[in-house]
Amino acid sequence: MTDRDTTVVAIDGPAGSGKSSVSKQVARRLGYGYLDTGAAYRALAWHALGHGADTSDASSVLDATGDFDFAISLDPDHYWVRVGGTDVTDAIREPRVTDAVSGVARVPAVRHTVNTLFRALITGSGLPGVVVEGRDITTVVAPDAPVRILLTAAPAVRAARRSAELTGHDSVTVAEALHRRDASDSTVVDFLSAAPGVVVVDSSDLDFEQTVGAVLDVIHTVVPTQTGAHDGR
Ligand SMILES: Nc1ncnc2c1ncn2[C@@H]1O[C@H](COP(=O)(O)OP(=O)(O)OP(=O)(O)O)[C@@H](O)[C@H]1O
Ligand SMILES: Nc1ccn([C@@H]2O[C@H](COP(=O)(O)O)[C@@H](O)[C@H]2O)c(=O)n1
Repeated sequence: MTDRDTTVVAIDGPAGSGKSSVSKQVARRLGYGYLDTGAAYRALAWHALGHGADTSDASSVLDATGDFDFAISLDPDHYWVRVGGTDVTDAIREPRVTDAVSGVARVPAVRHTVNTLFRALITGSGLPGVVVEGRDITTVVAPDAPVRILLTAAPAVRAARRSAELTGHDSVTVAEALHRRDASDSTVVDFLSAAPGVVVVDSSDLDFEQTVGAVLDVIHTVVPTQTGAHDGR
């Protein structure tokens, strides 16, 4: 499923667990690429909303996938997401997209299409490794990855982190939206418990740098120091 020459570090976890920020930093330290799979679902939600689709309706979502032209950077220092040439890097983080994304992600044909795309991006990357983060990377996208991690944090900790990011938004509303999205997403894929062989990293009591270090420690138990790596520790 994945390229023999590209080491895949698979990281799953719930919203606000630190997947994106930690994975990006780990990728930098290792000289690896970084693949944000949630961005593909978000970009499709953005695209579907732009087409006036009802994102709670599978056939409406599927109608909007026809001309979905998605591109993403794997460079952790130069991250961007594009749809049909339009830069949507910031737009896909808007609350209206976040609220719609679970509806898009629950459509099996959508998941099949984006998973095929993710594997092609990894295989074609030409990179020594790619840190791939999402909800079903350890179980569906790259179940054969040499490093598979479930990054967790207590619900209240995740809500507080997300709330700190979204200044100007009511913290109770932010927490409710985060937990609602997890509840919806977890009916489609299980990212709340670790599949066999998946290592749990609980960041509840760790700061950002400690979490990056904990993930790198897991990677180093499996993948010896890579040529060209610069993990800076
Ligand atoms: N261990 C940590 N300690 C403190 N803050 C952290 C830690 N890990 C991540 N953060 C911060 O928490 C916030 C949420 O992290 P991030 O966006 O990476 O989570 P995520 O799991 O990718 O969320 P989502 O799935 O919703 O995109 C960010 O502001 C990030 O800097
Ligand atoms: N492997 C994945 C990744 C993401 N999703 C869906 O996309 C949404 C956005 O993901 P973020 O990581 O950017 O928060 C997420 O809520 C899921 O609906 C997915 O299904 N599988």
